[in-house]
Amino acid sequence: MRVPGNEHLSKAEWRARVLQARASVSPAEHAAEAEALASAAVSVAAETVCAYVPFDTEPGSVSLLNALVKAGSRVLLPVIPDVVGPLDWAVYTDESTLVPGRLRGILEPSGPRLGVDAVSEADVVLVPALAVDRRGVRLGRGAGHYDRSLTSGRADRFAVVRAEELVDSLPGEAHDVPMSGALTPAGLVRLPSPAVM
Ligand SMILES: Nc1nc2c(c(=O)[nH]1)N(C=O)[C@@H](CNc1ccc(C(=O)N[C@@H](CCC(=O)O)C(=O)O)cc1)CN2
Ligand SMILES: Nc1ncnc2c1ncn2[C@@H]1O[C@H](COP(=O)(O)OP(=O)(O)OP(=O)(O)O)[C@@H](O)[C@H]1O
Repeated sequence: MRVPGNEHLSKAEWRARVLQARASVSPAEHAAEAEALASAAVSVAAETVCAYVPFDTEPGSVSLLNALVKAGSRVLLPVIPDVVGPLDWAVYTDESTLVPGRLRGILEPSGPRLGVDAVSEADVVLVPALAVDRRGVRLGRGAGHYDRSLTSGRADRFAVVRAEELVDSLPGEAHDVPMSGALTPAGLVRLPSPAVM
């Protein structure tokens, strides 16, 4: 990810590169990183934490959610809305209550929907990302779900990435909500990003 010239890649090119690199991570390496992320997550445990269930090649696993619950956090997970707009939220209790959602079968809690404003109750939001740069610019999958959901709030926003996905510079846009840190298998890296207004 530090190849000279990377800084000129478009968002689409970055996405393709990261997804390709993730596809070559072995199951053993993925499992080791997921356990390391679960340990690192304890350091960000807070009263209410918004997290998500990793799918496909995303780093992490439900171990991370279980570690947060064990540490005493109230954990909220996103529920993908039927119409384009901010994410809905529901409480995570344990794996047995997760059901496949409408997008790529990403697991979601089957319990009551709390509404789009529930994210404002969070002290910490763990945000899925393909990469994040040292200024806090995050690269997502391009649906804008999180940028629409994090427009206000006092929460710390931590992008969850593999260590090599914390990069020097990503292409940013005005609507990109800055991350306050990167949660990696090596631990939490705080980033000097401005607060969301
Ligand atoms: N685990 C997880 N949960 C999440 C997200 C996420 O990125 N990861 N989201 C983050 O917003 C929201 C769901 N948004 C998503 C948006 C796109 C794709 C997706 O798989 N997109 C395809 C490309 C689709 C296309 O070609 O247009 C892909 O990336 O392969 C998945 C989830 C809420 N929950
Ligand atoms: N606050 C917002 N209000 C309305 N549209 C938005 C907002 N934020 C992003 N979008 C739109 O969402 C689309 C995807 O944005 P972007 O490429 O930044 O997604 P992303 O951050 O990579 O994806 P995601 O947040 O789903 O992981 C863009 O077309 C953008 O215009």
